[in-house]
Amino acid sequence: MIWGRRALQHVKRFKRLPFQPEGLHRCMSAATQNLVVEMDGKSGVAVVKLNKPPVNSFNLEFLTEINILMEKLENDKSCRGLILTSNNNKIFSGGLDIMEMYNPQPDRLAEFWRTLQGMWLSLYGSRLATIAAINGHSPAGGCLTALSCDYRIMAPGFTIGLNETQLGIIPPFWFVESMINVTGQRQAEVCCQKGLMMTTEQAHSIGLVDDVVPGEAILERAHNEMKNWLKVPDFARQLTKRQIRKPTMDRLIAKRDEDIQNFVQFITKDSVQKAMGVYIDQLKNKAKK
Ligand SMILES: CCCCC/C=C/CCCC/C=C/C(=O)SCCNC(=O)CCNC(=O)[C@H](O)C(C)(C)COP(=O)(O)OP(=O)(O)OC[C@H]1O[C@@H](n2cnc3c(N)ncnc32)[C@H](O)[C@@H]1OP(=O)(O)O
Repeated sequence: MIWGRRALQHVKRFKRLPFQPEGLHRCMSAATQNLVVEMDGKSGVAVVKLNKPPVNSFNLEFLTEINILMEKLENDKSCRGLILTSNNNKIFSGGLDIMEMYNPQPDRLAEFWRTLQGMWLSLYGSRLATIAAINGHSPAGGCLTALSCDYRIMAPGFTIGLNETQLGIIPPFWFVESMINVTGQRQAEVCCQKGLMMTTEQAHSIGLVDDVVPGEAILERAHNEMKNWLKVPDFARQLTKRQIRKPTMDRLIAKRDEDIQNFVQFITKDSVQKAMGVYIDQLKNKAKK
């Protein structure tokens, strides 16, 4: 993983925090600044709850925190599975922090995007069995995070989708490929071009979500499903996953710098900044009502 200077500063700070999953046994919980982690040493399953109010939006620091945790879990031989959910029972994740993209400093903007790429690469390519327990709304970057897992369970009454085009932005190719790989080409064409935010039931009907379970039962269902995934020998499951996901990951690895340049160039355009300003005003005004 390639880290920027600012992210490395954050890593040093984070390393002093108490969470150390290696060698943990039985149930242990730990919290970093924006993540609640419950590690069951017996089953080897870590439950990670996104816990960054108000909407679990991903800024540079939060993404860095997630990347560090992923690295720790990957290196912890006792950990076999990861259930990703939210500590907020209404919002899984509001996606990327829009404030990172408004009036940005180009260096930080580039670092932000590289760190997001890093998060996607580590979650999409994780050796762990990964289940998203989507217990709230999940637009854009929230949807990408869920798409990066092996299995998705969603509570009814919420919405999910790659809605970038609705905001006048273009979902990068690795967002779109993540959707294609889950729903198939035709469904991905429709929902990515139209920027559809789908209800839980609509997402289930196109295969974006594998299972629909009431919010209060979602974690229990995720643990039961995890047992099925962990019945398969890890090595066989991991290599099969790698075989299937490697071409998509390799495309981003080969174009990582180009993808960052495209992103920075696009976001810093006057027209995009203007549209972003209008969108932020709408969000803030809606929140005030
Ligand atoms: C070929 C060239 C390619 C170039 C590449 C270019 C590409 C760019 C790609 C970029 C990809 C972008 C991905 C993204 O993820 S963009 C973010 C998209 N997310 C959204 O649009 C979500 C917006 N938020 C909502 O829809 C709702 O807030 C909600 C998440 C459904 C929650 O609703 P509710 O519970 O009613 O809460 P509020 O709306 O009242 O919001 C509470 C406060 O949170 C702030 N907020 C909400 N979302 C975000 C966000 N994403 N980032 C930062 N802040 C957010 C909101 O403003 C409220 O703040 P306030 O209390 O201070 O007013």
